[in-house]
Amino acid sequence: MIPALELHDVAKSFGPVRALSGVSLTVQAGEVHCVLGENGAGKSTLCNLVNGGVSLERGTMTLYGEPYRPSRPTDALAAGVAMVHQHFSLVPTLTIAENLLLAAGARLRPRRRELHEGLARIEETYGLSVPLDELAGHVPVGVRQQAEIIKCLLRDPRLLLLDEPTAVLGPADVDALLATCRRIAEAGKAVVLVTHKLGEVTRAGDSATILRGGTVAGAGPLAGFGAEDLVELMVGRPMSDLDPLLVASVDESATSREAARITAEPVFRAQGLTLSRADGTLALDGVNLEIAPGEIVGVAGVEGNGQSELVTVLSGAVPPGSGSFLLGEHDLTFATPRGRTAAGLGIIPEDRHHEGCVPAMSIAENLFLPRLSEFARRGLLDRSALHEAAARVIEEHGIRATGPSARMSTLSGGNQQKVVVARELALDPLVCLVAAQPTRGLDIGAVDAVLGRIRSAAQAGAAVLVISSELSELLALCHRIVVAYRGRLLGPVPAAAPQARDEIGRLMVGAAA
Ligand SMILES: Nc1ncnc2c1ncn2[C@@H]1O[C@H](COP(=O)(O)OP(=O)(O)OP(=O)(O)O)[C@@H](O)[C@H]1O
Repeated sequence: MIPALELHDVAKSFGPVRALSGVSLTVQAGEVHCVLGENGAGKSTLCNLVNGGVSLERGTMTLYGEPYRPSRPTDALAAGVAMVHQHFSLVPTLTIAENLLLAAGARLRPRRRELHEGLARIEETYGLSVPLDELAGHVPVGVRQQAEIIKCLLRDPRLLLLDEPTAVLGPADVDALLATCRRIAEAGKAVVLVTHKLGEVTRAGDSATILRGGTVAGAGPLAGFGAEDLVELMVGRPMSDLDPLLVASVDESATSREAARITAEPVFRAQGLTLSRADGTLALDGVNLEIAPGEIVGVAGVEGNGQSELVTVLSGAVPPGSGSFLLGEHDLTFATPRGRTAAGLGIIPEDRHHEGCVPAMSIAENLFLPRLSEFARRGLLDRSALHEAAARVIEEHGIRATGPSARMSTLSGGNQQKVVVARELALDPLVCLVAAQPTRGLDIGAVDAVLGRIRSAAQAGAAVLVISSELSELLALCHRIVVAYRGRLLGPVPAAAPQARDEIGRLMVGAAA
């Protein structure tokens, strides 16, 4: 059978960075081919090469047996290749229908009727449908993701590339997405799926290529690999080196551990926080939460139940409608970001691109953003001291970059996340850490390191609040877990309780509300 896609001895560098070198890969029509690898291994670069987003430096590509060398994404589309990017590309102020029409391109300009016909075909074949008249910025993240996929399917591609599509999704949306991938493959198309999550790989994939440091560490049908093999090929060390609780979460089994005794007085106090949405409904409906020094509290819940809004209020991005937020003696309810940092509040925001970093600035500047004044000498920035300090953090956190002066925008997604995590954990004193989706987009080795660092921060006395859609991770990390449901926090459930997973599942659907 002629493969849908073949790469032979492909290489790509960005200046001094060798992103891919000597990479060969084969994807068959009718299969879901997973591309795995640690942060910075070259997965996005590989997708961008196939999609025409970056140009080939060496090697060859063939598409259904024909030589293939797209210079831009429109060439790829014309050849039948479409890509769902790591970051959403829908215009939030347009309706989904308008977004789909816009994406259909000037050449096709389908009228609404044609759009509806295309959508009817997609619904029939793949079971996918979206609310056309809703604004893209107002629909849940899972629906936005579906719209991105539909946008691609409307072009009827032969090969669909999905770059970490599940990173932003909750468990139910992940299941739906994986089922969609399967249906697309069953319809005879080839699917390339980039993901960090081994559970997803084994559930959805037929075959895989594992990249490490820009080269192929392993490839073949997934039936030939166990979870241990994949982890070792990805991170270059045995799975037994990783945190056993994390390993348990890879297997998606329940975890249990000693209940911690936290007896100190709470230092984090959220009292009666409310926040209204634009349509007048309550995103936060009287949130009360206390966290003691050394305690890790998790917030679980189906996305859209107020978790994101809670972080925006705690970070000071939006003031609450009522209620208060205290950190020790400091009333931070209306404090400035600088005031929050000075009080010892570290925030890892959910959206690292818009809130977590400044892409046009260097890694060094991003790492020390809240503390750049510490590097001022006679009114000027002492760059060599800044870069020396940054080089130490880069080394310690395993950030893959050419050096402290590299721009944030040139880092892979996972390495950008590592910079944000490193910066917030380095606050001194760190009285409280609020971490929203702290491991999103990280490879399993980096997840292991971040969970370890959050635990150490708590052991050193920080109160920690972790908001995550990864329940296994919360169970592995937290002492108590509360569940966000319609703007309130239900529970708490002790993470070490034998039935914790079931109890949290019940609260997620509002069973005890
Ligand atoms: N435009 C660019 N300029 C400079 N370096 C780049 C650019 N794009 C990617 N790189 C570098 O190429 C390497 C591979 O990056 P890539 O984004 O392909 O990794 P990845 O496997 O997708 O990582 P992640 O899992 O973190 O998303 C990284 O070292 C990255 O810093």
